[in-house]
Amino acid sequence: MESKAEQPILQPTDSTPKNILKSYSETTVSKETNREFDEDDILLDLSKYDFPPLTIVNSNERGRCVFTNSFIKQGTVVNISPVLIFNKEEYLKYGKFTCLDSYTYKWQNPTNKFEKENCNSWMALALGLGSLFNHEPLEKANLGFMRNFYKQSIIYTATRDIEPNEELCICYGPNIWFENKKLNESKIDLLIESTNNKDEKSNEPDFLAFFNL
Ligand SMILES: C[S@@+](CC[C@H](N)C(=O)[O-])C[C@H]1O[C@@H](n2cnc3c(N)ncnc32)[C@H](O)[C@@H]1O
Repeated sequence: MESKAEQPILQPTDSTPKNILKSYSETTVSKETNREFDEDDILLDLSKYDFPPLTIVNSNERGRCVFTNSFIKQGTVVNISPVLIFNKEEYLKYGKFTCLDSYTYKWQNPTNKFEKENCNSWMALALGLGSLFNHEPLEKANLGFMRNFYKQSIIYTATRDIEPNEELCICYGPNIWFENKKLNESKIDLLIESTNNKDEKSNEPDFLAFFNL
């Protein structure tokens, strides 16, 4: 049994700089609300972040896209999305056959006190902008992301300096391409790494997101 697991699980394919991750895990009590919380119960204190202004644009080719209005320096935390977690049964029986399949991230149980509450965590939907970042291959994507299984959220950071009016994109994984929007409505599971779960999930390819035409 681990003692107090404050550090998120690092995944090799998540590309958020470690210094950002450190501050992410050091969630503190909000001074403004002046309420006392058990440190473990605080999932996310958004008042600690000064997110850059972003715009959502609709495009024919990619659907909604997220653009930055301003210059973003490498390493900046661009967004943090809390997630909605699906257990294995509800995802494989229901979620997988809905539009959620184009949006969900692989998820896993943390090994702290939340484990019981989120027993059988399987996939997660990023709430907010996290679900709207489009895909670019790793060398072109300008955002990295890091899942925090303890804090039930995903942090997105700039992996390079980003100019005003650039689209913000993450890499869903290798071997992904989009030929036209119609095809994209078919099954894609966002992301990425194989998890530590040793069951049929680990028999799937590491990168679920691909078009099986
Ligand atoms: C997580 S959503 C991203 C937000 C999406 N554009 C929307 O409007 O909901 C993933 C979907 O966005 C579209 N998409 C993402 N990256 C794309 C790309 N590089 N080219 C074309 N479509 C893309 C595909 O339809 C994909 O199924």
